[in-house]
Amino acid sequence: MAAPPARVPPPAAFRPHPHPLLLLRLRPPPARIFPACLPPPRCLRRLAVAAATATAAAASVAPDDISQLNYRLRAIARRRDAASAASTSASPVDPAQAEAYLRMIRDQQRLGLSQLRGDGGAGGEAELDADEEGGGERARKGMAAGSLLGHRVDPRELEPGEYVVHKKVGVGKFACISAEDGVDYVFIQYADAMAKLAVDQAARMLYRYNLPHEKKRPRNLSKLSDPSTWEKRRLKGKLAVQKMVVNLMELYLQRMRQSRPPYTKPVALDEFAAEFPYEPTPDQCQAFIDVEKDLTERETPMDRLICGDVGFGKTEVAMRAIFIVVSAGYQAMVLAPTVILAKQHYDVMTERFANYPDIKVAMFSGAQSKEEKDDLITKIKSGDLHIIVGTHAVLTERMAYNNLGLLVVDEEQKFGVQQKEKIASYKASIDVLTLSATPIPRTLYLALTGFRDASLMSTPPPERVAVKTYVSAFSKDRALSAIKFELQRGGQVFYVVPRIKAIDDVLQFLKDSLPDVPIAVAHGKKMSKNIQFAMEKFASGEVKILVCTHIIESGIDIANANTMIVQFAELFGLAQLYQLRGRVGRSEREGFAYLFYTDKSLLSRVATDRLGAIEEHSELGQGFHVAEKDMGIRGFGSLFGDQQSGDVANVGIDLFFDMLFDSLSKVDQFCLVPIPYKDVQLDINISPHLSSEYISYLENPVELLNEAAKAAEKDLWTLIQFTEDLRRRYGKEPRDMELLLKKLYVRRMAADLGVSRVYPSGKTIFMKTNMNKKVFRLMTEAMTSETHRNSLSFVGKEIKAELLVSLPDTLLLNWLFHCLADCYAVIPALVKY
Ligand SMILES: Nc1ncnc2c1ncn2[C@@H]1O[C@H](COP(=O)(O)OP(=O)(O)OP(=O)(O)O)[C@@H](O)[C@H]1O
Repeated sequence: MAAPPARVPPPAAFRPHPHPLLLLRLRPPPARIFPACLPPPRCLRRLAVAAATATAAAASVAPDDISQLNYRLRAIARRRDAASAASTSASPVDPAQAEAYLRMIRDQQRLGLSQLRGDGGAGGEAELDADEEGGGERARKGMAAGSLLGHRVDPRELEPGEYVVHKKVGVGKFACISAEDGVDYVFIQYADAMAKLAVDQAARMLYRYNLPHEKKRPRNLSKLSDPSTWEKRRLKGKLAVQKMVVNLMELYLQRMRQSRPPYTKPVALDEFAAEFPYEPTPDQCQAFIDVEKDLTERETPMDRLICGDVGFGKTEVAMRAIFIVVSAGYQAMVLAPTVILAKQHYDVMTERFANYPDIKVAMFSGAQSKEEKDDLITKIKSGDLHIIVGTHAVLTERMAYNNLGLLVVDEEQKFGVQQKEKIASYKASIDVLTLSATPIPRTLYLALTGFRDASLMSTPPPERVAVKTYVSAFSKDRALSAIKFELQRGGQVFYVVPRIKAIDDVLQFLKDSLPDVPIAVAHGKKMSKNIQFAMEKFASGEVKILVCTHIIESGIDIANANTMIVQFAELFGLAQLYQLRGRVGRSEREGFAYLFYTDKSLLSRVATDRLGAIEEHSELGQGFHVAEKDMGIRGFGSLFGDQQSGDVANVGIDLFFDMLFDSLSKVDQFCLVPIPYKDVQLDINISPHLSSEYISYLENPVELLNEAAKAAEKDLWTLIQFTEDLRRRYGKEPRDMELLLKKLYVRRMAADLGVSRVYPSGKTIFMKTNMNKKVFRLMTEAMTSETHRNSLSFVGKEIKAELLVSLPDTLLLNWLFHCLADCYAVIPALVKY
């Protein structure tokens, strides 16, 4: 907008008032045309009076709708940018960028899928289709239920009493399979009747009804006579999945918009690599390549997940990344969830970088004194320290880096919400490498390859021997003989219990039985200094038995400790047991894990299954199968951020995963193709006439109106900018001008929502659109105004809005403005591109 030339100051009434956003932030928008700080000009006061005396419906419409919408959209853009750690840009996704991104996703997915099928071919989308149609397709192609790509269950594997989900009917209990006239039928008990299904049909429709976290919840059986209740539940689950996929893509895309110059490959990298004392595993090699490419070839900051089974050597991958970044003169921060782990990383890194005296490693944790910390902060700030290893204490506001380039996060899921937010905020500007020992199910990983940069490490180092796992009822004799065996071969023992209060008894029992053996204790309630002290003594070999809680679950790497006793093993989760067991057998020496439960007769079915699973999966690299078994819910959480247990519980994990794969394969259906602004036909008869007073007050009214039209034609952000500038210069516009602006907004939003024609007919407003039903459902589900949501339906190629009464044109325009604003605001940027 052209700046008005210098002239006599306008009458006070027209003087620009503070920025509308500022006003909104200070208090809720006033239900009047003018902000309280300014009296309306006399000429406009009449309009205000007219507005105030308008119909009740009109009065209920806040006059400053436009600022509210502008504010809402800007806030959404800011939140999105913060979440995706993007810059301050509020601009929507660029269509060309989005298209390129979608193409990339499709290609990567196709690759992942063909890998999954092991056929090396392309075109896997039909197989991914887990919806009704896709299910039939897959069955025809002979893919077994419960095969790699699906989570359906073969009814013959079910046991009587098991909860199952039938896609169309809901939750029931499997009763039996019985033959009638030579045909096998599956019988499922529902709340009101017994259902009978041919086995083949059941194989296409049935899932186990597993819940996240193995939590016990009342499982209400569905009613055969009332399919609508289940349908609603299923739809809710499906929408949750779709929202998740869209949000995930959007985050990814936003991140791809960041850029930084690629790092130069350090000349000494090969030398550094050659100093690694082992032969890297094939997966390690691939991860090195992935990370090196991210850093030295890409222009977007790295955000890679290194997902590896316990003890498979993720740390070395991180150290190579650190080497590249630090060699370029940047600093690296390594974040570990516990002091013990931070200390271990510190020791490993100090040793690994020992040949490079210019690279200085430091440890920073809450256990240090204030003086120590202050001193470290000064050195970090001045750039004297290069690798800073620490716990969440490193995230303190006081921390200031000289030139931070890389963040390595170990076990991100173990950090709290606020810390995770802080970590996310780093992603704006620096490269991030996340290490996770929680394996995600392979299927999920591959299906997600297009969405998240991840390197999977599923090959064990060559000398590794599987940990021998024994599950039995607790016996002091068995525990003692296992401990003695380990001590006799010069090794050390972890003795793990689930609760701190059990530690004293164990300690007493061990001291009584092995009076000369040095024992230490580590648990989360101990001061971190004491834990560190105990761990150091254990790591150095001075202490032979460490009695502890699951605090040692992640990352601890003590080559000489190769026997683990877990008492009250029934109280640990499957993934937790897997992680714990991973603490032993981490060198070439054989490891032993004794999982003792208290009393078999008291074991729940779930606990029995869990212990059975851990015993069964004791081969090396079984983490991925365990994760499948555990439904990888924790790994799933680490991929998607906060867990959606509620949504998952609606339909059970297995069906949720199938819906997820389905959604992933159809990402490009979540797009809304905007139509050209000029093609939007708005059949509402409003042509506001601006008052001569307002026109004469405006500097160059014709040009201004043209600018308004052009801004609307360009995009919504330009229109927002235009209105804000207008108000900044001339104050809040009178009602007629507001109507004119609203008309522009309505047309602009309609164009963005793919609406080509808006026409009222009696109490109904029809909006002809190219939007598909999926996007419509996603949108209406997210709408904040229940009134608008309930009035909308999708019929054929039209969105229909049913009003209670037929409205005059001005009110109709207001209604449309509000409704489209709500629609527009809730649709994620990627869908809108
Ligand atoms: N290729 C290899 N061959 C032999 N040993 C290796 C190899 N790579 C790493 N190691 C050793 O294996 C042990 C475990 O490695 P590391 O601590 O990196 O595992 P991790 O993947 O981080 O495990 P966790 O998830 O349990 O923390 C270390 O002692 C490491 O030196």
